[in-house]
Amino acid sequence: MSSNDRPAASSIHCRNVTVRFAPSSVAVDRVELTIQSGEIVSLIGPSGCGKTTLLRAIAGLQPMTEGQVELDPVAIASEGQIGFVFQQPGLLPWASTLQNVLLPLELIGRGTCRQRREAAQHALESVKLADARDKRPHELSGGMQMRASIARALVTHPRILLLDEPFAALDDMLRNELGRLLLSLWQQQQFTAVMVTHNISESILLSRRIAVMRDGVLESVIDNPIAWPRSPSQMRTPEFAQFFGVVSDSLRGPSSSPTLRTQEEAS
Ligand SMILES: Nc1ncnc2c1ncn2[C@@H]1O[C@H](COP(=O)(O)OP(=O)(O)OP(=O)(O)O)[C@@H](O)[C@H]1O
Repeated sequence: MSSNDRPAASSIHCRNVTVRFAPSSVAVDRVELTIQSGEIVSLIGPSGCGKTTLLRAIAGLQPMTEGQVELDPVAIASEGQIGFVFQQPGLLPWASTLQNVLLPLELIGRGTCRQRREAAQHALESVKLADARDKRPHELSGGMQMRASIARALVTHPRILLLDEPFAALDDMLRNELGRLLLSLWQQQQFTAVMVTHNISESILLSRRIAVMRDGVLESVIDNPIAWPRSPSQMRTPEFAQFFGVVSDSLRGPSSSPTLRTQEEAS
């Protein structure tokens, strides 16, 4: 797909999203959140607070007890417009890197065989894996497997990219490298992204806003003041350290961060 016919990004509107797995336990509690077109938003919060469940609800993978997720334009819920990157790369072990990346295009039957191979080859080049196209997953390092997983998610040029702790299993150096890669792919493709992470630095480096969840509730949405374009070198600046403190306080609870205002309070 050329840059001219590449679809624009899409906005996401969570309205009163509620997910109960049992009558007495609510995993996601009446979440109201709008993610603007082309925006990257991180979801952070303590383990079990409902981040993955909310992300899966946005993806249409998790039925909701109440509420709805509206995508604008609506039609993007159609195949190929939402990419998902999981914590585990989940590559097919018997298939080559190229075949793994080709898979989404084959599943939705987009283009001719030759066009699909060109698109997959291009996706591999964009994550710097062109030389590994014929290797099987077990021949790739953890970072290479995750890059292949990102290429597979982006090969269809989705308008929305959802990421569930994509770099959690990687060391800090690889995290930074893949963070830089994700930012560069976002600059090229301008998708809307929602990323679940436990890593505060990663959430600050990659996102424009940080949504803090606790016990299923969306407690606050914090505007990220760090300037764009982003690069891992910013992690060493006083501004970054200061904002890191703000996000840490918000994770500890509302009483420890009296100056924080939610998105809704600010508007
Ligand atoms: N399929 C399920 N059936 C029953 N309960 C579930 C299911 N999936 C999640 N839960 C529960 O819902 C709550 C939220 O889980 P979720 O995985 O969304 O949290 P999380 O914030 O992503 O956690 P973590 O950071 O540890 O991955 C938890 O109490 C969890 O036990």
